[in-house]
Amino acid sequence: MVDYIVDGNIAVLEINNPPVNALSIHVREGLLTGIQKANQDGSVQAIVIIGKGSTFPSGADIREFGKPPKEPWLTAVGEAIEASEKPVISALHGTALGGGLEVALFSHYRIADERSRVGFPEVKLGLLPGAQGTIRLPRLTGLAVAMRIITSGDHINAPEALKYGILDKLISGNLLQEAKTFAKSVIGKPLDNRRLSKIAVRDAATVDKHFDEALAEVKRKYKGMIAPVNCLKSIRGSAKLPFVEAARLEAALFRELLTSAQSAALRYSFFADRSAPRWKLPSGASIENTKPDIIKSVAVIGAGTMGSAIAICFIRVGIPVLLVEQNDKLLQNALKNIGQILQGSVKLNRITADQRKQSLQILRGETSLDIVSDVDLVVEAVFENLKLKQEIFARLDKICKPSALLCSNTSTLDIDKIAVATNRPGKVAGMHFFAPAHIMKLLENVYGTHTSPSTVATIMDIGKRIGKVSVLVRTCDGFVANRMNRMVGNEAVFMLEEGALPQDVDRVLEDFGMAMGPFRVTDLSGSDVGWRIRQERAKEQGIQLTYETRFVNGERYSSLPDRLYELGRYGQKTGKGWYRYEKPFARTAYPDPEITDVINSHCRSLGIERRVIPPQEIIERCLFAAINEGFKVLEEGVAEKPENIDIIWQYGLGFPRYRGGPMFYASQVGLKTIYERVCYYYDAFPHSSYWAPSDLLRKLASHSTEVPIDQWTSKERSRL
Ligand SMILES: CC/C=C\C=C\CC(=O)SCCNC(=O)CCNC(=O)[C@H](O)C(C)(C)COP(=O)(O)OP(=O)(O)OC[C@H]1O[C@@H](n2cnc3c(N)ncnc32)[C@H](O)[C@@H]1OP(=O)(O)O
Repeated sequence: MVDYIVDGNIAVLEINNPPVNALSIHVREGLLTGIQKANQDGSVQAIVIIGKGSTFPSGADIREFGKPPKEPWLTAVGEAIEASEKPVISALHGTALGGGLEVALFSHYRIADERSRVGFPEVKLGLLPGAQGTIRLPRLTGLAVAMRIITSGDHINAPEALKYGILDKLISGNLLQEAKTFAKSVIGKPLDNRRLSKIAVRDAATVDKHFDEALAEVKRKYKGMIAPVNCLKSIRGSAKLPFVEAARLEAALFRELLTSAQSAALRYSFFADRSAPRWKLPSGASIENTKPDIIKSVAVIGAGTMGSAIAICFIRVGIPVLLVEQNDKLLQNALKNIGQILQGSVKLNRITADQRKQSLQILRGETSLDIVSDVDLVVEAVFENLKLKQEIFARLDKICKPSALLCSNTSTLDIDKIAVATNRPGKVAGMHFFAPAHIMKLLENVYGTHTSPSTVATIMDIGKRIGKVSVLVRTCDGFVANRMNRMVGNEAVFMLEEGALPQDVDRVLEDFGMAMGPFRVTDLSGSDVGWRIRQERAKEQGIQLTYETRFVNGERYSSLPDRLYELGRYGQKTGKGWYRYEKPFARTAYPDPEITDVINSHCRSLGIERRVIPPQEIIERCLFAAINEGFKVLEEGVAEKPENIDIIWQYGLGFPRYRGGPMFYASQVGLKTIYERVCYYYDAFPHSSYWAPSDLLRKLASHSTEVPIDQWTSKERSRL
């Protein structure tokens, strides 16, 4: 894994561990023996460390964390590099990250390809750079820059790294040749002033000020996360303590993080990010064996907030869009809004003025559906009504060329019921964007019974092209996101009837780490949408909903949200919802005594006795209900694997990444506990049938030892 090549008086240690040259055990062994051999070899006068293939090591091997550690540790390898009697030059290309950058910081010199990037992304894995990165980097860059680089985890490009003193020289030609030439030029020069352990942190006297400022910043930016705080404590140690003691402190802070639940969740999330977009259908078709169609043009039907934002997703990556809205006034408004949103992106330096102009040049607004006859892909984004969507799909089927894909941005409706309106069910699928669609990263792609593998391949591919995290799910009511999230909403409202207030529920879930509690989310999106859907469903079933309605088809129902609607409290847009706002569209939510009165009078009129609801019950009722549904989603094959569910929650529903997602969180709580509590609540609330425990959950919980999350589906689903 590390090739030892001698060229004249230079020994080259070439790391060969594709794809990213991670510093796995055999790489560490190879580096250590390579350094020892070169120091013993009388003909060698300098040593070059370089990566084979696309990159210098991009870090420790993340898969080794959580397993029993194997010697030599990276720190021991690094100390041997620094102690080398012969100069060691690290020659960087690609992405020299984490442990890779630490290897470079143990070396006496660092040169780099001018296109390379360096960084310490450990914080994103809930860790800190534990091979002396936190105490070596400040010696080169000063404290403020080191704190920023280490707590953000951001990659730094080579010219910037040169400016900060991390690199000694940039190379534009052949890296290996240049490294050898550089190595020859430093033979015989003193090494002690190149050993970072011998150099002081130059602005050590200002450490407390930097620490306080950076701590306030990370507490605000990374609320609830422990890794950025430990990073800062360790950097502070680098300035306050002798080198050896600072290294000891760093090791202790690293160990604390390595064994933390947060790091386990973040490491799981790293691999879940990469596994979730890899799709596979029950038929065996998969990303490996199915080619996507090339999409060159798109039509978006419906120029409301959602349709406009979806159009932006395509035009900003250069895919022309026809935006169709039957009402010209609405269409002109939408085009104006899109221009303004893109202008906002220019102001935020996300795109250039030129890119805005180019995007708008490939957007065309139209009021007639007939115009879409030649596009490759249609995304329908009209009101969530099955009949309306069926009508539009029937028309599209007649208008569009036979090869065109017809997709719906439905958030809940069964794709099969939409596909039957066409003569091309194989080319019909769901593309569920999350609001605001031009910002939210998630795309929940939905396949129906007849959706063809190439349609799936195409929507997954186009999702990637427009920069979304695409996850494939099978059609069902609500798919994964809304199906599971419905339980959170239901339980949250039921708890209001039983004794909680909106701010109590939101605070507990936000302290847990959710981006927003369910009532703040409803206020943001508008409660009128939910009201209309409830009314329509009731009408379809011939049911009359009143304030007294407590059960619908034997299921518990709360009319509290309907009361809010009748009061005109639609949320932020009316300046009043579950909270009050200073004015319509204001963002800051204030608890509202009027809401407390509404809830109390609702309970009195229905004879419901209120009680104190403890925080743990709020967590369990909202999250365990969703988790139980998640297991049903898995056992039905709606989601292929738990990672898909967790990625949907992280990118679409604001679940804290440092808790992994609801399914990973369940694995940390323990499936026996989850199962027992689900049974308890099913007993307590028999009229909320979603509490009926999932078979998959029951079977997994019955094992004498916890079944690891990566075996949940393989081990049990086939036996159900
Ligand atoms: C005492 C303690 C001492 C030292 C402690 C050190 C701490 C660390 O070093 S922690 C690791 C820090 N490094 C990282 O976090 C980098 C993680 N990787 C990335 O950010 C990216 O992979 C990338 C290097 C920027 C490359 O991106 P890209 O080209 O888009 O490829 P990917 O699809 O992301 O990755 C390809 C393939 O490699 C796997 N992989 C990447 N990095 C690692 C790693 N560090 N360890 C193990 N595996 C890694 C990744 O999962 C992909 O594998 P697949 O099987 O294809 O999914």
